[in-house]
Amino acid sequence: METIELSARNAAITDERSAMNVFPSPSTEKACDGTAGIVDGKAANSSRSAGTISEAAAAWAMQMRHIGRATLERLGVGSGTTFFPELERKCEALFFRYPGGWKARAIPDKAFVAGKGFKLSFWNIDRVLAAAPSRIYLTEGEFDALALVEAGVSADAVLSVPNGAKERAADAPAEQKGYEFVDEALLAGLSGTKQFVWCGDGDGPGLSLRADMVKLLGAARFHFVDWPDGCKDANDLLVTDGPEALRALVENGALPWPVAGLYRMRELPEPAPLTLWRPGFPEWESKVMLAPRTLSVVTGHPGHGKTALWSQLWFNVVRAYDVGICVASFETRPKPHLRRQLRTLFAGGLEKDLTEGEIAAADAWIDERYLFVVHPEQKPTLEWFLDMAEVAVIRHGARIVQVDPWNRLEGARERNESETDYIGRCLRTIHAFAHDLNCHVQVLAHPAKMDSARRGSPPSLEDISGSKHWDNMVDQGFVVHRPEIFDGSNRKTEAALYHRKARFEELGFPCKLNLDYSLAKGRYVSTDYAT
Ligand SMILES: Nc1ncnc2c1ncn2[C@@H]1O[C@H](COP(=O)(O)OP(=O)(O)OP(=O)(O)O)[C@@H](O)[C@H]1O
Repeated sequence: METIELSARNAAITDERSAMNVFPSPSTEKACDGTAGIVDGKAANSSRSAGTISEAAAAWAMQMRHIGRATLERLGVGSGTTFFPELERKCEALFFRYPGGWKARAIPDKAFVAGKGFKLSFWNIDRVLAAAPSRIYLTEGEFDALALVEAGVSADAVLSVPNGAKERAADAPAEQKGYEFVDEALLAGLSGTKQFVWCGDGDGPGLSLRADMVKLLGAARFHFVDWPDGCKDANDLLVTDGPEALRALVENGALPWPVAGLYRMRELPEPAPLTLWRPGFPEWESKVMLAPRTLSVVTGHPGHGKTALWSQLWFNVVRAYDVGICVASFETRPKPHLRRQLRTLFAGGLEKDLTEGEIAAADAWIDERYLFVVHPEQKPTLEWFLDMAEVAVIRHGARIVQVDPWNRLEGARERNESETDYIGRCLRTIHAFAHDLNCHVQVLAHPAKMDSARRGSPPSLEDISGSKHWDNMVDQGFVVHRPEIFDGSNRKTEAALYHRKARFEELGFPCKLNLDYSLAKGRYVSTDYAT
């Protein structure tokens, strides 16, 4: 493909007097099919009648490009002589009409020059805009557009960019790339086109130009042609394989521009099956399952056992599946409280009743599997916490990450960001973290203050302080609730785990699971089934 410099600044511009015979003027538009005309209406010193393509020029086009006189005339191509600065002489040329001017290609030597008034625009744009076809074929040069017409594509449906493909900085803005002509054409009516078929070259500059055109014309309507091996462009295919092959390829073989992010079912990669963890209560069957790559939230009134119950459930998972866990427990201290609970769970007896050996074995087991996140100044931010969690996951293989409670993370709202939006943004980040790092992230969050009528009732996920996103952006939602905390001077130990939301059926389904906290055993037991 010819690559030339023809921007307004650096074009080799020649005065119209040097053109010998050229195109129809706008007033002779009807004669466009075959009648050469005059640049800027001034008489050129050659014939203005049909057939002003010289025998030599027509012979060259046929022999070298397999493009016949009729096609040249159909597209208003003329011939004549003009001065080519690049060749330092006047020579025979084919002239392509552009709005406001012309561009000439020397023959047989290759050189280009543009006439005074030449303005970058698609070649053949006036005809295409007038016809407004639903499908337009775009090429990198006039000869490729001519090749398409020679192959049988409508002359009303071909456009060529004016100056070929050249290396352009990929990140340069459109105005520096000289693409204003594309915007102008879109505004003038090209934007109504249903489909663009890009028939440019497969070389580096051609592919860059194609990528730019995708952006300018829109991926949704963009199709492209992949040339067969050994063939570089439309004119080349016309010469090597003939008009039928060229027409068949561009009309039936154009491929839709691939759009990252939109797929057919069969194109989607098969995901790895969800790893599922049972939380350690066989009587729950599959009502509650936990999984890496998911985000859960737990809420409940203060003191109702969120931390205590979930420490036990995660302990069960850690022990059964031998996975690591990273716990950011900002209110229940790792030492002595969580350690007491974990020692009790591991050894199967209250901490106070354990032997030194049992305690040592429990501590060794805990050390192997648990990591605790403690901020040196008690001012953890989400970003900092996720940094710690990432190390826990990547370096130490943790598969579970727990934040307890959410409101102890320092807020980092942006200016004008509402709390709802902020929490939504945080949850998106956390969800991506869980997904990308193949771990389960769980957030324990307090409910907002509830009105007196509902105060004794279990909260819903929507009651969680700050944002409706606690309900809609998590994969699983739980509530831990105790119907009564005490009865007179007696401590009440009944509790319930509400599985409020499970995004995937593999994770179980919404249900209520009844429990009792055994003070004698230091653990929750299920009360749903008589044992
Ligand atoms: N069902 C229960 N029966 C008796 N005591 C319980 C029960 N559940 C939790 N507790 C005890 O209540 C105290 C508070 O429990 P925990 O810290 O787990 O509650 P929480 O919901 O996480 O509270 P907060 O929202 O204040 O963090 C702990 O001492 C715990 O052992």
